Amino acid sequence: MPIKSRIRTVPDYPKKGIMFRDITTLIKDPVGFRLVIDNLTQHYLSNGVDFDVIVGIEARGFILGGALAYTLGKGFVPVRKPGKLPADVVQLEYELEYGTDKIEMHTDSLVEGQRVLLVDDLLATGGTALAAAGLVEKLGGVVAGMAFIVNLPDIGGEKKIREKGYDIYSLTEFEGD
Ligand SMILES: O=P(O)(O)OC[C@H]1O[C@H](OP(=O)(O)OP(=O)(O)O)[C@H](O)[C@@H]1O
Ligand SMILES: Nc1ncnc2[nH]cnc12
Repeated sequence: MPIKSRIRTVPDYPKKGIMFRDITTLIKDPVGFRLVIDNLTQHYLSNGVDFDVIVGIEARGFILGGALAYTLGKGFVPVRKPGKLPADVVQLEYELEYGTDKIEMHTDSLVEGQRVLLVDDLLATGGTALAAAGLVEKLGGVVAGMAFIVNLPDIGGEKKIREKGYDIYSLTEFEGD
């Protein structure tokens, strides 16, 4: 498990009862970071999911999304926390595993019909990914797929996202541990 074994678990962060899956220990290791980007690159070169642009979710989705956009020869569009993007934005509020949050995209960041691969480090409730998909669709984009390093299936995000018909790919799971 060269990817999973490099991910650190921090109990009770940011709140009591949360087992925080910390990918910083994976990506600080050059072998780990390369494994992640090579695996995602190979998957999207060969799986038939066709897309034009990568949309990465702040903050850890930027690290993966940026590298993957480079290896796949795509552009990169950020989804950011409120107040960070300088031009006109669209915003959505959503529920997290441990609270609520808001995200924004520039209104001119996509063109009508553009196909998007959403990228983030981790899928828990699916609230963030579904909010990002909502923003992409508000802007006329089409969500072709969603990519994560970590899936936490016990929390239910994967099921919710699959029920809505989106394609998901993740590199590892933490289940009942
Ligand atoms: O599936 P969900 O329940 O929505 O949870 C997943 C989100 O939670 C984490 O981000 P966090 O809110 O910790 O923000 P950060 O990346 O800016 O640290 C993670 O990076 C995802 O974006
Ligand atoms: N358990 C968890 N670990 C890391 N990031 C998260 N985002 C939501 N839940 C998380």
